Amino acid sequence: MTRLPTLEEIRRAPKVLLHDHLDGGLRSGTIVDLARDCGHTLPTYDPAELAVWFRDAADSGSLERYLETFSHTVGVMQTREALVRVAAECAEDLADDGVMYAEVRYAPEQHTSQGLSLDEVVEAVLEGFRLGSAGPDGKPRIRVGTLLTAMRHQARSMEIAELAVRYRDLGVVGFDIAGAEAGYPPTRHLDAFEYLQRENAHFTIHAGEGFGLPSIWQAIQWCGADRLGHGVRIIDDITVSDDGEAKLGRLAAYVRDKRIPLEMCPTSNLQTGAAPSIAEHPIGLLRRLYFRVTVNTDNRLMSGTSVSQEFATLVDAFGYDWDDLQWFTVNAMKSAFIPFDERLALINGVIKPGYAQMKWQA
Ligand SMILES: O=c1[nH]cnc2c1ncn2[C@@H]1O[C@H](CO)[C@@H](O)[C@H]1O
Ligand SMILES: [Zn+2]
Repeated sequence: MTRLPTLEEIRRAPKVLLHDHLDGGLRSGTIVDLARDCGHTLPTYDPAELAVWFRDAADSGSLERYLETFSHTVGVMQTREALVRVAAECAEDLADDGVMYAEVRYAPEQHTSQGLSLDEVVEAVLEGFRLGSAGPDGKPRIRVGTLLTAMRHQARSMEIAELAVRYRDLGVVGFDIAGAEAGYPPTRHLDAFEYLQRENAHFTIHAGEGFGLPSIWQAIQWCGADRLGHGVRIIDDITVSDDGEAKLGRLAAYVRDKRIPLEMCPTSNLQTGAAPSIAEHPIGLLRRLYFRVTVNTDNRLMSGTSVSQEFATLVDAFGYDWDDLQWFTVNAMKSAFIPFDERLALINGVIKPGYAQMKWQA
C-alpha cells in the first residue's frame, strides 16, 4: 500500500480555498495589538491563551453561540489601518500554507461602527490583500478574490450586492449571505439575488449548516445560488441501505447532476454541531458519490486550522491519497468565481503539475 500524504507534504502541494472568513482568520497576536490600540476589551491579552479561548468558545455545539465569538474580531476591525493589516496577514498566512488561490469573505456592514463608509471598508481590504499577496520579489505568491457577505438577520443585502457589482473589476468576485440560518431563510434576500442574476454576477449562500433541506432548496431553486456554503444537510435527502447503496432524493440528485459545488468545512461543522465527528462527516459519503465537494477552513482562528490541516484530518479519517486531494483541489478551482480561462490555466499550469510532483515524490 502506498504511503498517505503527511501534513508537511500537504503544505507544499498547491491548494485552493473558496470558503474562508476574513474576520474568522485573524492572528491572535494581531487581535491583542489592535484591541490595545482601540480599547476593545478581550477575555485575555495573552496571544496563546486567546487562541485557545477562541477555539473553546467556538466549540459550542450551536451556530448561534459559535458566532458570538466574532464580536472580538469584528470589534477590532473598524479602521482602515486595522483592515489593511488583517487582510495583508490573511494573504500571507494562506500563501504560507501553500494556498495558491483563495476567495475570502467578510461583511462590510460590520466594519462601519467607527465611521468608515462601505466603500472605504472594501478598498482597505483590497489594499491589504494586494500588499499581503506580494512575495519578496514583488510577484504575487497567491491570488486572493473577495466575496462580500450580507448578514442574513439584517436588511442590507441589496446595498451589499450593489457594492459587490460596483467593485467586480477591482478584486471582488462574488457575494454571500452569512449569520444565523434558522429563522433567516435565503428568500428573505431574494431581491438582492435577483439583482445579482440580472447583473450576471456570482454568489454563494450559506445553507444547510444550521438548518436543513428547505434552506438548501431555497438557496438553489428560489435564489439561484452558484455554490452552497457548507450544504452538509444535503445528506438528509440521501438514504444509504445496509449494503452501502445510496438513493438520492430529488434535491440531492439535482445538486449532484448540476455539479453544484459544496463548500465543506469539516472542523467548523464539528464545533457548531452540524456533524458529530470527522469520521461521520457527510463529506465521506458525498465524496464517494461524486458530488462536487470542496474542502475549506471557514474560520481558521475559531477552528485553529488551515487548508492543509483540514486535508490532513480527512486523510486520517478516510485514508485519502494524493488523487483524492487533487480531485478536491480541481473541484475547487473549477468552482471559483474567476473567469473560465483563468481557472483552466491554473488547473493545467499549477495544480496538475504540482500534484504530479507530490505523487512522484511519494
Ligand atoms: O459558518 C458560518 N456560518 C454562518 N455564518 C458565519 C459562519 N462563519 C462566520 N459567519 C459569519 O459571517 C460573518 C462575516 O464573515 C462573520 O462575522 C460571522 O458572523
Ligand atoms: Zn462560513
